[in-house]
Amino acid sequence: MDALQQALSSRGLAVVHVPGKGRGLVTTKDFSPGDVIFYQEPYASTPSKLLGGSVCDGCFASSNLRKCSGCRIAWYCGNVCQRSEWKVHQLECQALAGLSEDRRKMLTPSIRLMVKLLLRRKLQYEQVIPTTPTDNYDLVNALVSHISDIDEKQLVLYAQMANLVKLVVPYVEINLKEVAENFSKIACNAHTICDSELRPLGTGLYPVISTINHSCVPNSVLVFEGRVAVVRAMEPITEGTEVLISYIETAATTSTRQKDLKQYFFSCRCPRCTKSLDEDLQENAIMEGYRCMDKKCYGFLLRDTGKPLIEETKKTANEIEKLLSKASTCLSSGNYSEASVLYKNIEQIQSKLCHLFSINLMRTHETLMKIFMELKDWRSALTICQLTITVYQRVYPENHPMVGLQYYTCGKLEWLLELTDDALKSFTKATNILRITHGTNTPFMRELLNKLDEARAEAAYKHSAGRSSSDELL
Ligand SMILES: C[S@@+](CC[C@H](N)C(=O)[O-])C[C@H]1O[C@@H](n2cnc3c(N)ncnc32)[C@H](O)[C@@H]1O
Repeated sequence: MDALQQALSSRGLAVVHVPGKGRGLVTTKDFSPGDVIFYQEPYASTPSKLLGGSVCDGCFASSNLRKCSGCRIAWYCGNVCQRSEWKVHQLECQALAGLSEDRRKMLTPSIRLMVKLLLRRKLQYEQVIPTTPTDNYDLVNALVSHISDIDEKQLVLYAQMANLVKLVVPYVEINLKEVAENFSKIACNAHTICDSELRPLGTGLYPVISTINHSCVPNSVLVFEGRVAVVRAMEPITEGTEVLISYIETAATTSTRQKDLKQYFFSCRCPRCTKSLDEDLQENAIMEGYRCMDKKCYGFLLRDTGKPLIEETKKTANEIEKLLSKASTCLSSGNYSEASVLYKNIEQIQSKLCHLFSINLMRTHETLMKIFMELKDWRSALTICQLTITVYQRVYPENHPMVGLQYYTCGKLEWLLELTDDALKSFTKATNILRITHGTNTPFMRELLNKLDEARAEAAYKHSAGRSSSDELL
């Protein structure tokens, strides 16, 4: 741990004990918005789709993938990644290739993650793979497991999973109890690896980043560049402050957030979770409340005041539930035309029932926007995108990546519709947020910056062309 503290101190960080939270990461220098606080390769990682070959095992890129001819489970984007993964994969490959069809079917991403973790530990112990102060199994050992908080059913499941791991790699020395506990560690420490647009790709265990605690009003954000986890400051962070990220979707009421945090075995005491009852009711009303049925009134109906909802509201809510299940079946089967009709219907009914800032209505709008984009109906997609931005600005903090990404989508739609000035404004707003959360040096950000330059040049050209034609008129 001394070696870790030394490595962290050169980055202006320290792991400390935080009362009520266990360990936490604190700053020993100031950080500005957009500064990288820490970045780390995973100790072990796995794509979430095992058989489809969705991403490269090495860098999580999704193009030019080729299947490993030995195990036919791992995929690589080229020789560089295949070689960099080879020491661990060589052992994994032999194990996977020898599995019967039935056992292969039981191979889940969690099992594969554990197999890779144990193989890496073995190779580090044998000094085939080097260790560093921020990359060694002692850091995995130090992670919280909450094993004593887990119910019997979950414990049995972890024990069964540990047995399966033993069957996959029988030649690795395995303590079944330790492996079961490791599954519990993964549950409360591993992170979902996402692409730049926050779409999930897989899971990774990042033992140093796992010292960062949660807040529903975080000062930092975790994003991924390939499979490298990068924590950036979202706001000015002064020396001696705890670095905090959010483990969950924060566009939710306090009770929903607390439910989502249950898997981590703590009750959040952040400023949002400890608001006064009045303030909390107000937030709930905005996010989940129904609108007043009097069309002239812009007030809310609270869902959780205990008063029975009036009959009409209940009936409408039931109607929405039924339509939603039909619509999502349509959507998952790729029938976008029919899904668009159903979701438009849902949107109309929800608009009568829910307040403009309701999360449920926002989710319907998000789905509808994606459907319109699939149908290449750019105009309708733009209208919906603009609606969601208004809500995002209320439910997310100022520099949240979701807000930046939505501005980016808005800009792309405006550009397609040749609304150059609007596109320029949207790309500028997207850049102002995403350069803080995503940095500027990734292919994703370079593409956005290129689009911004293009929109700027086109807008300048259009304005100068407009000016010269009006000069000619004079
Ligand atoms: C990823 S770990 C974070 C580091 C952890 N505190 C440690 O000691 O290693 C997640 C665990 O930290 C604790 N934790 C995280 N955020 C917390 C918070 N806001 N309040 C209390 N405990 C928290 C919970 O025990 C949770 O399961």
